[in-house]
Amino acid sequence: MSNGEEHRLRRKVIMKAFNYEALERYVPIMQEIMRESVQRWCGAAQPVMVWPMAREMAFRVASAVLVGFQHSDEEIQHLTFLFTNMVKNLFSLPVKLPGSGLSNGLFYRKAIDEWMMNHIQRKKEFVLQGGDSGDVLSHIMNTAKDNGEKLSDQEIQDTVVELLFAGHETTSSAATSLIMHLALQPQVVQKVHEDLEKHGLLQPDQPLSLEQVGRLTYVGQVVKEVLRRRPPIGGGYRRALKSFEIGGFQVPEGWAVLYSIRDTHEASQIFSSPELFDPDRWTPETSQAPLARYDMVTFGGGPRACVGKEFAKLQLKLLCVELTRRCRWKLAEDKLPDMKFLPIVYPAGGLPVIFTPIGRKSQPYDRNKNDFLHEKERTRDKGSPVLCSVSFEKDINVAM
Ligand code: HEM
Repeated sequence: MSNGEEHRLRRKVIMKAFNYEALERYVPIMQEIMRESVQRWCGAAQPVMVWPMAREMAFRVASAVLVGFQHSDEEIQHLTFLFTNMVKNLFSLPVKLPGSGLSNGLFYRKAIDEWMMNHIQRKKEFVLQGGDSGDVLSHIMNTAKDNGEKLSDQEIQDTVVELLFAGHETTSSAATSLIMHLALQPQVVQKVHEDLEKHGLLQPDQPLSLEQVGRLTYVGQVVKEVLRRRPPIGGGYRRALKSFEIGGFQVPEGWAVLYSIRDTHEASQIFSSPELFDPDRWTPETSQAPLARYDMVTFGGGPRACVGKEFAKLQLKLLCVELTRRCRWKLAEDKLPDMKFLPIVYPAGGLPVIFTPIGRKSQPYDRNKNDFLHEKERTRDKGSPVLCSVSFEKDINVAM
């Protein structure tokens, strides 16, 4: 992780790659990937395991927009697999023994690095010849070139892996939560439908622009509520630069402090009945007291706040539109999913969901068959270590 001036400069370059004009360019790429995914889910004869499928979709979006990858299904699945296993081993005891969580995590990180270095070399040649493929990586390389900066291959690689990592797991967690909450509340889907109808955007293959997406007020409220109710990341660390008092407790200078995003939202006086999923709490008319700077901290805050938040919100809005105008969906199981919270929020059972294209009747489904459409693990390397990470996860059943 970079610090000080280096961090500030790197952040400035990355943020430019997510400004309005850049996002506008990314919309058709994102829309196309989502359209393909949603069509696949709708066409499936069996329930779809949403969590792994959303992860694969978010990885496709992230890799296309961030690094300009256009790869085969197999390659994307393989990379998703490497990232998933690196993340799985993130919270491991610091014991570097064969088969330990740390060793597994490092194994997958090394595989990602090797793969990425290869891609960066090819991209570098392209950029040196004046090429610009419009993705975030070529933006970073071109900015460095124009400013006469020498970003080492290692720095570029670290930035790209950080973006891919920070960008796709978080967004797929929120995408899964969006699908889950909307499955549980068809009246919300109905209102999304009305929002699309009002703006003439109900046709499934109609291309969208950033401006049109921005006008979808209710869709915006739904996404905001998903991010409030199910913040993908639980919290973050800070170091106290000087002593301070909070809630009657003294925190001495130099202490590491963990701020909790979920608790901030749940304990906030601002949100009435915070446990309820209610997009109407965000209408301009009914909005509760205006938010203070740190009432909603899904994307953190301060100089290390998320740089990809507009990109993430745009993805979630596009997904909400693509889903609503193509299909209806319901949970395949009767019970509410158990949620896990580490290293990120996700449904323990993967969230099997039955998708049905609009206009077609939902197929009967045998719950005992256990036959789901999900990300195949067939790309796993023969040489991969056995997974036996230590995890601090706890099954918690939550109120929807
Ligand atoms: C729903 C999706 C997302 C959520 C909930 C989320 C949340 C967060 C949070 C909580 C932080 C830490 C902020 C802090 O320490 O105060 C963060 C940092 C970061 N996020 Fe995101 N993020 C999301 C999507 C993305 C995307 C799509 C990208 C990039 C493509 C991204 C890139 C980053 C980076 C690079 C940082 C580190 C920023 C820094 O240290 O300056 N995130 N994010």
